[in-house]
Amino acid sequence: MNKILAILGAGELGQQIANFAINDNHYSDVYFYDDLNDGKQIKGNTIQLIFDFENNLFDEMIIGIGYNHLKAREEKFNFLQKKIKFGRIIHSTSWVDKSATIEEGCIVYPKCVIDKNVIIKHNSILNLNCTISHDSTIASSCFLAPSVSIAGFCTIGSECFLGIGTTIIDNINIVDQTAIGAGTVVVKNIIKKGIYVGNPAKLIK
Ligand SMILES: CC(=O)SCCNC(=O)CCNC(=O)[C@H](O)C(C)(C)COP(=O)(O)OP(=O)(O)OC[C@H]1O[C@@H](n2cnc3c(N)ncnc32)[C@H](O)[C@@H]1OP(=O)(O)O
Repeated sequence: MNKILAILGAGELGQQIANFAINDNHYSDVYFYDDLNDGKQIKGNTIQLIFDFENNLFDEMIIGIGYNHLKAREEKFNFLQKKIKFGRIIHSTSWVDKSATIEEGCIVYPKCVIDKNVIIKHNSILNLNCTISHDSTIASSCFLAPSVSIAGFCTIGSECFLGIGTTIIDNINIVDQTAIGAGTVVVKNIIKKGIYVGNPAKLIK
């Protein structure tokens, strides 16, 4: 694979994405860009990123902004999507049904299972070992921590964070910009955005 990936965000998440990009053979090289840091390995900020793409220095980009800043993750995507080609990394150990759709800018970590008719909208991240069952949709710029399990016919709104081990039963809808704590079990629709924890899930903030 002779393609170069640019990652916007050189922090821990960006480093993880770079690791999969290279070691799972999706790209031959990675360049980092960051608006907040200017360390040695960083080529520049968002303006430089656009300039370098226009000058063919790299092929595709992915955003390395993590779960504490999902709104910023979505805003950056919307700003850049018409200017730069976005890539997509699905780790080779994950299984994706042929009928599933995974849009641009998404990262699917190792050992995920994505079943029939699932839609993962742009710019979302599925960490290790997530299971998304048939006919469920994850909207844009979501972050699923390791081992999230979502049953069939669920819809997760945009910019949601689902903590490690979240379990969501079938036919559940979750409103945009909701955070779900580690180990939470969601058994009813969530219609008010906020932070939910426990079994069954309850609003805490
Ligand atoms: C690869 C990776 O590492 S990806 C990242 C993986 N990390 C995670 O999944 C972490 C998910 N985060 C959490 O679960 C956090 O506790 C959050 C986001 C739900 C809440 O964090 P905060 O807003 O800081 O809440 P805070 O710690 O003040 O807790 C508030 C109350 O909720 C309780 N609480 C917090 N999280 C949980 C939880 N997951 N389950 C049950 N109760 C919880 C606390 O005990 C506390 O209760 P109290 O008021 O009776 O003392």
